[in-house]
Amino acid sequence: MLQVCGPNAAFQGTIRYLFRPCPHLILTPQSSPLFFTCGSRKIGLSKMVNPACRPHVTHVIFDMDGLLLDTEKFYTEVQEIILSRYNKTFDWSLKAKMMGKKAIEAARVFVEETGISDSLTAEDFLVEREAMLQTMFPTSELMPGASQLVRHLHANGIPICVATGSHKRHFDLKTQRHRELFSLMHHVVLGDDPEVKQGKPSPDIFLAAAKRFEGGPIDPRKVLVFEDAPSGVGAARNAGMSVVMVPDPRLDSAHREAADQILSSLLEFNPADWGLPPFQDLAS
Ligand SMILES: O=P(O)(O)OC[C@H](O)CO
Ligand SMILES: [Mg+2]
Repeated sequence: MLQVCGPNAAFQGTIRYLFRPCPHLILTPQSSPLFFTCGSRKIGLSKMVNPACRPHVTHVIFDMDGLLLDTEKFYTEVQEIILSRYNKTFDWSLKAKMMGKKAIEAARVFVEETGISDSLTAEDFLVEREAMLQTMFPTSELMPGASQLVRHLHANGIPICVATGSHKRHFDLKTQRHRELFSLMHHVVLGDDPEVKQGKPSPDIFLAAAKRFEGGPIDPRKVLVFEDAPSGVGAARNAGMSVVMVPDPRLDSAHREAADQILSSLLEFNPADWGLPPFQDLAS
């Protein structure tokens, strides 16, 4: 059923016409005619893309922290501990500016945005948080749906890889309990890779990832990126790729506008929306 409400009948008619192939889309109006909610999510008109009109992708790039692995909570915890020493609190507006970036880039944001750069340099911040992170990373767990999706794409011959702002040493710690799953990736591009001159939102890491597939560089329009961070969504966009965002629910909706599709979990992803092989249970 398509249920559309808007400022006037002509507007409603236009939207009904545009989305007439979407039998299951139910929209309820907000005060602005440019936005609607679908379930609990706020959606801009530009994001109301008929799945039939989405590009059919051939290659998939996964972000790691906060997307495949539940590791963003470790950074949050450590940063809360450090900031409390300065009688300051770590909030999600600052988190949104840091996540997805290379360590030193995120560290500079942290000390500058919190106004503690005179007391703590970005480099010293990294040293201080390292001891805590090293004990946390080996306990990293997979995000819901990550294993199922990675295994499904791999089993169906879709080339997949990881592009993470994490550097090699942290990558090894975070993935030590998940080696078999990560071995399904065609390749992994890390934040300290020489080809990644600038971290997300620069497109460097995704362009390097697209280049390293068999037959690369792959046309960015054929690549689908999965991301959790605003900087990562920006990087995918800057690389000319489509992007599915799986944001933490605490991330402000303003940071979700650039994504092509927003999911509350990888468990919600329907590969067929993007021309990828459907899950068996959905196909039958
Ligand atoms: O989200 P990722 O995988 O690019 O990782 C980035 C940082 O290591 C953590 O925010
Ligand atoms: Mg991430």
